[in-house]
Amino acid sequence: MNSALEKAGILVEALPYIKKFAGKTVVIKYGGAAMLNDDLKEAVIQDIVLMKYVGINPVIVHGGGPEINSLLKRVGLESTFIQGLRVTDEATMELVEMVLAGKVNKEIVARLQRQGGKAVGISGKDGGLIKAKKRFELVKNEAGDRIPTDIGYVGDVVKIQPDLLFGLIDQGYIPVIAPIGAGETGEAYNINADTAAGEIAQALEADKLVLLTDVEGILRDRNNPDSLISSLQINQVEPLMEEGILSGGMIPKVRCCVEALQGGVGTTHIIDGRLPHSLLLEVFTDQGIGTMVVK
Ligand SMILES: Nc1ncnc2c1ncn2[C@@H]1O[C@H](COP(=O)(O)OP(=O)(O)O)[C@@H](O)[C@H]1O
Ligand SMILES: CC(=O)N[C@@H](CCC(=O)OP(=O)(O)O)C(=O)O
Repeated sequence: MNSALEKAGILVEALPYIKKFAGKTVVIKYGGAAMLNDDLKEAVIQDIVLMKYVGINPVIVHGGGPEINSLLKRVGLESTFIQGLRVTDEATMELVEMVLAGKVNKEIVARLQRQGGKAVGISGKDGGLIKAKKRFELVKNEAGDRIPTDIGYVGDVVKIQPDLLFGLIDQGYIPVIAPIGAGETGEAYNINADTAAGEIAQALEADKLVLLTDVEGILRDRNNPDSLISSLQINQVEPLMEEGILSGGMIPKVRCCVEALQGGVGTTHIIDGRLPHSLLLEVFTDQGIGTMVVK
């Protein structure tokens, strides 16, 4: 086929998806792993701006784990992770907030603006968006019992107050949210960005939640990209966790998809943020990519 026709074919293929999602909300979790280099960052930003221009309402919740790690290293601190969550003492919390609500948030906003999007960067502490409380992670001991374990200033979401987001969306802005929650007395909590994205997707009654990461999707064998599970049902999640197939950072991701689906979000996807324009491929093409977690 001649290449002009091929290009036209690709554009036409997007039409049903543009119609389907016009006016709908898509929450995108943009993680540290998909922020590896400038070209990739620009590709993600272009996809989001394009979505906005065709009438979709993208909402970005971002992570920044690698950036936090590098600042901690520079100041001589190190983190440990329990089930994918950073153990966050007071000094670490201060730096987490600086990196997420400061550097990373403002960089994403600047990139969106540069590509012609209207963006506003906020933290979950702004406008009472994310109310949080201290999380005790359930960790299995040798006897196999799950024991609540103190992991510092890591937060559970108590409530999302989405009014501010609705206001921004109504005014044509793309909200860019750092996953920091505020406790009862205004203290900051570090919330896993996947978890925050899932909760925000529920509060907005989003049609789609897309988690960008640094693998093809959920793999049955982590060393084999061909073992991608392209569709996963909620009831298959626990067995995969028991078998140890899901581990580390993938656990909060999958949990967040399950909760989002149970909370009314239309579809949830874990896709490869290393693949340029993976977001466009997921939203606007017939085949989709990555792993779709469904009810
Ligand atoms: N079954 C699995 N399939 C794919 N990746 C998995 C699986 N289990 C654990 N992982 C790990 O989860 C990681 C993604 O989580 P994380 O590092 O938190 O990503 P991000 O920074 O994008 O949020 C992968 O890089 C991989 O190491
Ligand atoms: C509690 C917890 O682990 N919070 C995360 C928040 C950032 C995040 O989730 O970033 P990625 O999506 O890039 O991994 C952290 O401190 O790394």
